Amino acid sequence: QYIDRGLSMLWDRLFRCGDSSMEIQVDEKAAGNRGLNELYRQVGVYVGSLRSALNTQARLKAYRWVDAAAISFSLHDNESIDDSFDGVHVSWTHSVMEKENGGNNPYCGDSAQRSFTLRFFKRDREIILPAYLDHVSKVSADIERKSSQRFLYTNNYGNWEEASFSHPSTFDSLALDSGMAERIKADLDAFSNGKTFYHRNGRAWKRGYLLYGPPGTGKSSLIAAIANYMQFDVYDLELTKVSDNAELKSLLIQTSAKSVIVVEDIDCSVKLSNRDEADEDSKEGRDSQQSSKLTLSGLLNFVDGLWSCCGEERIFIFTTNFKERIDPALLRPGRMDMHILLSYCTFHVFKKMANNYLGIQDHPKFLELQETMTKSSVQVTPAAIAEILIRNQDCPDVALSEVLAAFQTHVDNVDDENIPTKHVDPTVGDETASKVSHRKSKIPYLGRVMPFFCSKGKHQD
Ligand SMILES: Nc1ncnc2c1ncn2[C@@H]1O[C@H](COP(=O)(O)OP(=O)(O)OP(=O)(O)O)[C@@H](O)[C@H]1O
Ligand SMILES: [Mg+2]
Repeated sequence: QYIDRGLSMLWDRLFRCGDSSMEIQVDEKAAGNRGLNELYRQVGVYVGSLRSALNTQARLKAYRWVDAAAISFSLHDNESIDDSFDGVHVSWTHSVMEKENGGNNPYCGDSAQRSFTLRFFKRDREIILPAYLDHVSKVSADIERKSSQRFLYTNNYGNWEEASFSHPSTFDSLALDSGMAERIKADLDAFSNGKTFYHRNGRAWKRGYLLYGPPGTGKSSLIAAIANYMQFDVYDLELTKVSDNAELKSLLIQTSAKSVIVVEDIDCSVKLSNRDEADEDSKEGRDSQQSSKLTLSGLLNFVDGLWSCCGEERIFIFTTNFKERIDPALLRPGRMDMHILLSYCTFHVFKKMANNYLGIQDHPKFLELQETMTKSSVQVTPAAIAEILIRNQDCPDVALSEVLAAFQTHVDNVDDENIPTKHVDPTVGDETASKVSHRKSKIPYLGRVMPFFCSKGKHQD
């Protein structure tokens, strides 16, 4: 204790230049037998994560928890470490003192009294309290979330069933059109840092993405990449298992903050009567029947109603193979803020896949492949390309020949009217631009097995 005080005075002399310092003590155990102090634990995590810890003279302790990818550090007993926040200098000391009589008492349990002491200049107290302490809590919560197990939930009779979520898809493993990954990541970053902005503007802190495009173009993989990027849990909502609007609301209330709520194949999940039909029904006195069903109004409220903001920082993602089949009310900004087209394989996408799967950045066959892909009347999904590349991963020459052959099937039948056009989605400007327009397959639900290759001429909208 005396050493601690002495250090504190020395610290004052060195840095204070006449200004007096303040101390805040964060004890491990809250006063009055209230149990463990959450802030103490958070400070421990925060202090262990400080970059300055690696350059400091202070002694650290190192841990690797079971299944954890990274090593974590903590400050050794009675050591100090400096930090700065918003231009303000602070220091933390971890004090561990043996309790009097505690050490000899076998019934006393833990004999040490632990605390962190925060020191700063009095003149900086407006910045430290509470902004810096809030910052400490937030950073430590983020660190714990990133290092902890994440979950994938699916609904079953009104409850969420959980499984561990460990999908390996990331923005690096995905092959997307030029600039698309950067635009999506920038949007996610802005969302993640936008708490004050959303609240100041009276908006619920949530964001909606519509992913649309043919089967096998990476929609589900992109959902996993988004969840991994944000370190969020995923709630996979199966609408066919939701019996009515009340159940939908109850499921929504059970979801946690910092999560992605997904509805896949929204166009074919259930037949949702639209709002006009619902109004007609209520005029005709069929209210009770209506309230016992899942309706479009129910879904609209789920995404953007009063209850949709009951948990903060949430991302809604809907996917579809047929955007035009979705009610425009569901697609408006505020519900689906960004519409992202995932389409057939372009040369840019192919190059990324060749790099990921075969480890090649260039190859003599690339020029021919680029020309063929541009001129070809055949559209090939990234899933089909992935399958060829995986099958021939040890033999790049064969892989590239097979990819070439896949695009060459109808190359002679190019009809000028069917040359791919640039797709621009008005809701997001150039956001979803793709060199190939999304052409609807006429046999959509054989998608997973069959239309890996489809002729541009044969599958016009
Ligand atoms: N853009 C892509 N980049 C890398 N791999 C991809 C891409 N698109 C598809 N794949 C691969 O193809 C497989 C199928 O992709 P995914 O399930 O994401 O497609 P989808 O668009 O969700 O299809 P569906 O509409 O049938 O659900 C995955 O294993 C994935 O690895
Ligand atoms: Mg999918």
